Amino acid sequence: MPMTMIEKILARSAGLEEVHAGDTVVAEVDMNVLIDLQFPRWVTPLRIADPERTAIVLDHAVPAPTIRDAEGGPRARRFARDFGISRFFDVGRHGICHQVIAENALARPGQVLTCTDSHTCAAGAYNTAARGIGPAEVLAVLCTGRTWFTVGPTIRYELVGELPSGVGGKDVFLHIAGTWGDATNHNLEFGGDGLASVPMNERRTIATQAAEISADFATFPADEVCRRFLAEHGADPGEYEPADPDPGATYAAVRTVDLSTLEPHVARPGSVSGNAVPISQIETRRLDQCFIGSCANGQLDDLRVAAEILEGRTVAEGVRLIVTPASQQVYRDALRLGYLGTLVDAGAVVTNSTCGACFGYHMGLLGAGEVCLTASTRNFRGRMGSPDAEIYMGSSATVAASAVVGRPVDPRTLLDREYSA
Ligand SMILES: CC(C)[C@H](C(=O)O)[C@@H](O)C(=O)O
Ligand code: SF4
Repeated sequence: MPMTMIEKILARSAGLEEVHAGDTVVAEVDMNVLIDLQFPRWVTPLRIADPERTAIVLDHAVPAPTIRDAEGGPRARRFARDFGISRFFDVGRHGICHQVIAENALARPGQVLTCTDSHTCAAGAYNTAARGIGPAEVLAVLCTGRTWFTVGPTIRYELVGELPSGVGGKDVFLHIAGTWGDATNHNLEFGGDGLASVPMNERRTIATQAAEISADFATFPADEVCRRFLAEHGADPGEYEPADPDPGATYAAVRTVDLSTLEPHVARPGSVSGNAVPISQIETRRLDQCFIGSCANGQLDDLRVAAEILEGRTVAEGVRLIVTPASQQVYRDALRLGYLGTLVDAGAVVTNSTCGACFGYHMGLLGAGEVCLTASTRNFRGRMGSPDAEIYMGSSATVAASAVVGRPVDPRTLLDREYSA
């Protein structure tokens, strides 16, 4: 029977001819990623299956904002040393794990990647079966090199048309979430002629955000754009085997997204599912904080578009614009390219690369009654600080433009001086 993209990857990793929705499979894991938050409560195993298939990334709480976090660092360092784990991304070499995975081509087409973090589905942008699993299960993968998955039904998104300027992956995702709502325990498969106009950073934003509609895996094909990205990041085509869906595979639904008609989208506070609308329909709100960062939208292109918008402009009075590069590498590149200078000159606060404000842990929490527009991943109540703050979500372009105006605006009004709303 024909298989979807994810069914094919899981069949191969489980050593089976065929895998279909409803099956439970035991898969070989090609890369297992550990993050800093695990280490303060860490149980050290006696042996691990393969240090070469293990990576450790310090990301959520770096440099340590609390004593408890500070205790995790030495444990992680000892663990990496004792077990000979060379892929150890310590403070200074660090970044948000999903960004580090991308920069180091740790996720490859046709392979399986696990990590405790719920946004591990981000690596689906590279045709990888990538999923967040619990810390106990990550420990099991560490010891055995395997894990199990129950295969969900697949929803296919057929992308047609070209992505217009000023509209990005966040807008595609918010359109999907706003139109169709949750995809609980379903796998998302992206394809179609329109995909060629969607660059890798935007694909990763879409794959990352799949967690927000409760999807399991979200995978893209390893097309020319993807293979070029991987080669630039050190993965030769001979080292992986891409998985394409079979013609006639069974889908729970096939949904068409016409990229050419999309406008920037914003999700209202509380959730993204059924709660995101084109920006022209969003109410005017005075903003207290604007945030550009996270594994979804703290990439170099996010900082580039923000700098493009903020060049020669200033952040509105009373608004805090916080920008957090997703990794040290993004930080260095943005510094070299002059983006950080432009952002700081405009009045933004550029922080160290970390998860930070995205999960309301450090580097810019919200107070009661405040209104935030964020380009990060989640907007549920209490996510970024006080449960009495309200969080809107949009693209980095939307956030940067809105920081200048002080309320949510269509970024095309500032990006393109010809454009009028
Ligand atoms: C704290 C952490 C493990 C969590 C996750 O799993 O996603 C975080 O990254 C988040 O985005 O809420
Ligand atoms: S940036 Fe935010 S969503 Fe991404 S891993 Fe960190 S806390 Fe989670």
